[in-house]
Amino acid sequence: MRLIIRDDPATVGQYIGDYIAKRINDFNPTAEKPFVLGLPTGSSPIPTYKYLIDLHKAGKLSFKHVVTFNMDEYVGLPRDHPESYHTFMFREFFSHIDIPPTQINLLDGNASDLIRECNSYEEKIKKAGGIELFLGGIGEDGHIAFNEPGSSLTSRTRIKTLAYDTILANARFFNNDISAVPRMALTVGVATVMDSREVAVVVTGQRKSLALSKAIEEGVNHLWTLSALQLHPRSLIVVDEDATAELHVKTVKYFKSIERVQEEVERYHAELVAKGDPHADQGVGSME
Ligand SMILES: N[C@@H]1[C@@H](O)[C@H](O)[C@@H](COP(=O)(O)O)O[C@@H]1O
Repeated sequence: MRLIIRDDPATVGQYIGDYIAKRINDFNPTAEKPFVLGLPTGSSPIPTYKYLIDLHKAGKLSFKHVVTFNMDEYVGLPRDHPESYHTFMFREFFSHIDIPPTQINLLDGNASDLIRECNSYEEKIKKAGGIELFLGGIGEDGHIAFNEPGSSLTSRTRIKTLAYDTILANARFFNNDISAVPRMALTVGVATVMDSREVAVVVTGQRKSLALSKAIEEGVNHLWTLSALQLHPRSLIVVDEDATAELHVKTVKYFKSIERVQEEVERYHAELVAKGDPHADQGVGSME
């Protein structure tokens, strides 16, 4: 697992935006071999979306051959409701980039058969070749997507009852009217996220600091579903300084130091490549 610490939400968005752009551009997607990207909602990924939109507008990134799968959606909220995740995604991201609408996948929280909707979402992901990179956020209770505490770490896309804490936290999007917040959602499971070839998670703000410490400093535990990432071979968590409030000083120093050493290794490797040194072929280490 890599933990990257940046000063504030804007620089976190910039880091993840550059990272996603590089992954997509290196993948060199085509119509036959699209890049499959998993996406979240919430306020935390907004700076990343803004930055990706800027890269797109600057001609540095195209989504023409990107297929997306969103993590979750409320049950029963009309699709055109301002707080539906469908509306959110078009407002904050999709309407500003060149992704063909047919390549966008979102769970339908108003489907007549919700279980079928969930099962066919899993199928669609499989048919698309699996998710290359799943971007996620977390709730204050450490949930990834809507995998609330106690969710099975082997869970798949399903209907999920929301934790009361999440309903309270999300009331801010519904004029603080707790009764207006849907009680259920459709969500990809922990195992759906774990199946993706890479997972990147954005965690910003002091509100998330306890969840972050539980997920990375303690063991894998269904009460903090983000902790499942400890078992993923390629995971990246990008946080701001505020989100580190509950971490041990030693943890923060460790992850900052390994990033510095990695940069040194990469600089050295780039010099070898520039000199045509045969040892350059051995590649560089990784921070996982
Ligand atoms: N289901 C979503 C999560 O996927 C998201 O990570 C979380 C965090 O939201 P925010 O970033 O606004 O704190 O909100 C909701 O609960």
